Amino acid sequence: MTKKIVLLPGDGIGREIMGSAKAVLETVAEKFGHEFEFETHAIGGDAYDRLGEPLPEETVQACEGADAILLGAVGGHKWDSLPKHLRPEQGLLGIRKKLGLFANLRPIKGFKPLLHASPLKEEIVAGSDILIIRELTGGLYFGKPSERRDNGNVVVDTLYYERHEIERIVEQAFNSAMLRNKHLVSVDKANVLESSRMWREIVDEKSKDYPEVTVEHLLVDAVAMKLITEPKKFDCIVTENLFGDILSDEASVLTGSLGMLPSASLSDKVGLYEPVHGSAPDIAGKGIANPMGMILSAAMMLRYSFELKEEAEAIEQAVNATLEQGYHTADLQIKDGKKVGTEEVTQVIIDQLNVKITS
Ligand SMILES: NC(=O)C1=CN([C@@H]2O[C@H](COP(=O)(O)OP(=O)(O)OC[C@H]3O[C@@H](n4cnc5c(N)ncnc54)[C@H](O)[C@@H]3O)[C@@H](O)[C@H]2O)C=CC1
Ligand SMILES: CC(C)CC(=O)C(=O)O
Ligand SMILES: [Mg+2]
Repeated sequence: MTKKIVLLPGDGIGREIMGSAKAVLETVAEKFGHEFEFETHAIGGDAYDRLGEPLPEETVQACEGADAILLGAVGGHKWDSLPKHLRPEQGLLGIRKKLGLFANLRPIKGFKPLLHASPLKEEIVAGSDILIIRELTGGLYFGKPSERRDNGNVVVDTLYYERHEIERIVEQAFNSAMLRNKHLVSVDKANVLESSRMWREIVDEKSKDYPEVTVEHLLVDAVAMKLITEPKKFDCIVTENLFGDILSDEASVLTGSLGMLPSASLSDKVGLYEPVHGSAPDIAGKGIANPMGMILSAAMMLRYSFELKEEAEAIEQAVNATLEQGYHTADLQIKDGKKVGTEEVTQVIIDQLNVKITS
């Protein structure tokens, strides 16, 4: 059956790397005999420029009718002084909320050829394999009020969670832990925040339903340190929206580049897949963005939304083989590597995919 995939390239390098993911998926479709129908829609600054708002209704409707969604990235200096509701980032937050994408899964697993590409010592990085389960539709990014008062001299942002929102993400995290090494670290700031104390309570309650999973509560500041000093101690990490956002960018250092990390944002009905990084205005338009996080997000889409495990693995192996041959973009520091641009590295991945499938 034809799968309808909505593409939301967005801004900056999002537009450059979306073409890579689409080309890889077209290769998979051809080689494995699937039918993917692609439909491109506007989001972020691009949508504001063309349609006057960062999340047009037609984009929401297309996403609601999709089997899965791929998103590049949003944002850029051009739109930084717009009023809050028109900023590109509101398009992304808006689609997450509208589709109920509460569970953001961010796997951080280094590819072997990149062990020495991390600024961390190889013996620290080797063997690390972490899944961050980030709450995505609540917390500080959505709480109201969020505004300036008293002529701009007072400001408030609100960290708001309802019990059911924490329960469902914690449950998702325990289920993920059951499929992995059954160790769950819940990250909070319970020494200061009331929301974190409720979060801990809920984790402890839920843990009774998962006796095989060992649970540890750690404070976010300590986790920021341990992630890069003892990454192998982590299996699954569950945390609220803001902490998960920050910790996952930090953890990307283990893999050699932020450009390597994929993610899946899931609701009960649909999945949106996007790299962890943003629109990278500093390199946008230069043709040097790393497309691997985007391509690996497409692999996550095949695995989670379409249950195409073999196809997802074929993409992951093609990325690994590309790196093994030394091909990489400028963000990765590979000894004696072959530094190429976005299009060239995408072509090598496609070539590897063809070799893998026909051999
Ligand atoms: N999911 C999304 O759409 C996100 C959007 N943003 C937005 O992106 C814009 C830029 O934010 P930044 O703080 O600069 O974060 P960023 O993630 O765009 O970039 C951080 C650094 O990593 C590099 N980088 C990121 N992805 C890369 C890739 N695929 N290949 C090579 N290098 C890569 C960039 O060149 C930059 O030096 C802002 O407007 C921000 O709001 C930020 C994070 C997530
Ligand atoms: C751009 C923000 C809305 C979010 C972000 O940085 C992220 O989801 O990683
Ligand atoms: Mg982020």
